[in-house]
Amino acid sequence: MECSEYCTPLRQVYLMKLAVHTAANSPHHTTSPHPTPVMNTIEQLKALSEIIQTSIQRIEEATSSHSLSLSSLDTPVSAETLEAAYALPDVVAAGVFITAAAGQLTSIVRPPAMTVLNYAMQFHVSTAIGTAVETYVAEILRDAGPEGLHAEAIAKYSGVDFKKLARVLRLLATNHVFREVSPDVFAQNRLSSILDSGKSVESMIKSPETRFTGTLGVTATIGHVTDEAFKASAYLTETLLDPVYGASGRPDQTAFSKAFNTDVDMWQLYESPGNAHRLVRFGSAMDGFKNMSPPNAILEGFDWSGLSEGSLVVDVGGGIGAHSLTLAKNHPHLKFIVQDREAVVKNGLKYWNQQLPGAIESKQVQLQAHSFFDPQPVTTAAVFLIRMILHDWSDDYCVKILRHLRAAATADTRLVVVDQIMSYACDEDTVKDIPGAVHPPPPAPLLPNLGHASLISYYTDHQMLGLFNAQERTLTQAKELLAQGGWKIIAVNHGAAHFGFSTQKTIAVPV
Ligand SMILES: C[S@@+](CC[C@H](N)C(=O)[O-])C[C@H]1O[C@@H](n2cnc3c(N)ncnc32)[C@H](O)[C@@H]1O
Repeated sequence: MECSEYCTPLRQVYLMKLAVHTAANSPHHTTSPHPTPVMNTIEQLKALSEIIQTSIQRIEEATSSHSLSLSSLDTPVSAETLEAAYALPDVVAAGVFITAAAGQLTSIVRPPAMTVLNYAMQFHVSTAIGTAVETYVAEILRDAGPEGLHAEAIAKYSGVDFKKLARVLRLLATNHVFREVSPDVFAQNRLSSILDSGKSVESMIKSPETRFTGTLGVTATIGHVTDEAFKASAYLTETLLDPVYGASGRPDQTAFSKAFNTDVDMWQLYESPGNAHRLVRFGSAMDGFKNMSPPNAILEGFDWSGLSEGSLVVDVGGGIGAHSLTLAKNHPHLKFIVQDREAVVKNGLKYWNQQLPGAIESKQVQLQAHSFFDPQPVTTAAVFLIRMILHDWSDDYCVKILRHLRAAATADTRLVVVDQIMSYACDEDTVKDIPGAVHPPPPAPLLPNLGHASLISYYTDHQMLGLFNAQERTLTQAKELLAQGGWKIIAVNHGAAHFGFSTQKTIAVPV
C-alpha cells in the first residue's frame, strides 16, 4: 500500500500492523485500508486526531501562501465574496478530512444511546431552519450588526410568538447557525448569513410568489427540502412497510404521495392549483443546488471547448437552464436547447432574459417544452446533457429516457450524465476498467466514503427515495442502467474534493 501525504508515523505503524495482519489472517484479504480490527480504539482516536491536525496544518499553509485568512464563525459573509480562503482546493480537501474525522471521533466517544438519539432527533433542526427561512430571520438581522436584535423585534414581521421563535433560534444557535448574543437576543453569524436571500422583508411579504426570484436560490433549496422532502421523509417508514407502495418504483406511489395525500407525482402536483409557489421555488432551488456546488463545476470533466463551432448541446430536463447558462457564458461557440416540462420552460424564459439577455433572440439558446418520455425530437445533438435527471426516476423509467436519447443520437453524440456517484460505506471493487473510476482511499481509519463529509449524498439518495421511489446510483448500477438504455460509459470524472452536489460526470457513447 502506498504512503500518501497522510503517511504520518502513526499511519506507518498502522500500515505495518495491517500488512502483518493481512498476511497472517486471510488469504482472501486484500490490502484494504479499512480493516477496523487492526487498530484499537485509542489508536483510532489518535489517528483521527492526527488527520485533523495534519489537515489544519494544510489549511494554515494554503491560506498563508495565498495571503488569505479564514472568516470567523461569528462573522456574517456576503455570498458575493465567496470566502476566497475557503474555496482554495487545499482548504476544501483538508476540510473534507476534518469533517469526516470529527464525525467519526464523536461517534466513538459519545455514549451510543446519545449518538443514536441525537440522530433520531435531527428533524427538529430541519424544522428550525425551515421556520427561520419562513419568518425572514436572516433578512431581519441583516442590518442589526453584531449586537443583534431581541426575538420580540425579530418576530414582529411574521407575527410568530416571540418566546417560541427564540427557542427555535436557540436550537439553531446551538448548532452554530445564528449567535445568541445575550438572552433572547440573536445576531447573524457566518452560517446564518447564507439564509439571507438578499431581499427586503417588505418585498418578500408583499410578493411571496417572487421571493426567491433573482436570489442565489439557497433559501429556495431550503424551502423545498424542509417542505416537500421533509414531509415525504416523515412518511418513509410506513411507505416502505406498505406492501404495494413499498415494492413500487412508480413516482406516484411514494412517501411523498402519502404525505401530500395525492395520486399524482411531484412534477404534476407542482402544476396543480395552489402549488405555483412550489413550482417557482423548485426552479430557484435548482439554481441554489448549483450555487452551493463548486462554481462552474459543470465546466469540468468534459471537453466542452473541444466541440466544434455551432455544436448543439441538448440539456434534457434542464429545468430553467441554470447549467446551460454557465456553459453558454463560457463557451459562446456552442448552441443549446434546454428541454423541460411546459410550465418550467415558461419560467426559464424569464430567467434567460434576465441572466443572458439576447441569448434567446440570437438563437444561441432555445427553450423547448418536451417530455423525456416521448421520442427525442433533436437528432443532431453533439451532446445530450442529463443532470440530476436519472436520480429522479427508478430504473424502468430511466431506461425509457435513455433509449429515447439513444434513438436520436448520431454515432458521434456523447451522453454527459451529471449525477452523484454513490460509494458504499465499505470497500468496494470499483468498475476498474473505466478511466477515472477509481479514486484513492482516504486515510485510515476514516470510512471509505468519508462518512460525515459525504452525508449530503446519502441524504439526497433518501430524498429521491421519499419523493420519487428513485435513487442515487453507484457506478456499477449506472453502468448497467446505461447499458440497458443503449449507452456505454467511456469515462468518469469525480471532480476535485468538495462538499457540494453532483459534480461527478459519467461520459457515455451510443452502442
Ligand atoms: C432535479 S431537476 C434537474 C434540473 C436540471 N437538469 C439541473 O440540474 O438543474 C429535474 C428536472 O426534470 C424535469 N422533468 C420532470 N419530468 C419531466 C419530463 N417528463 N420531461 C422533461 N423534464 C421533466 C423537472 O421539471 C425538473 O426541471
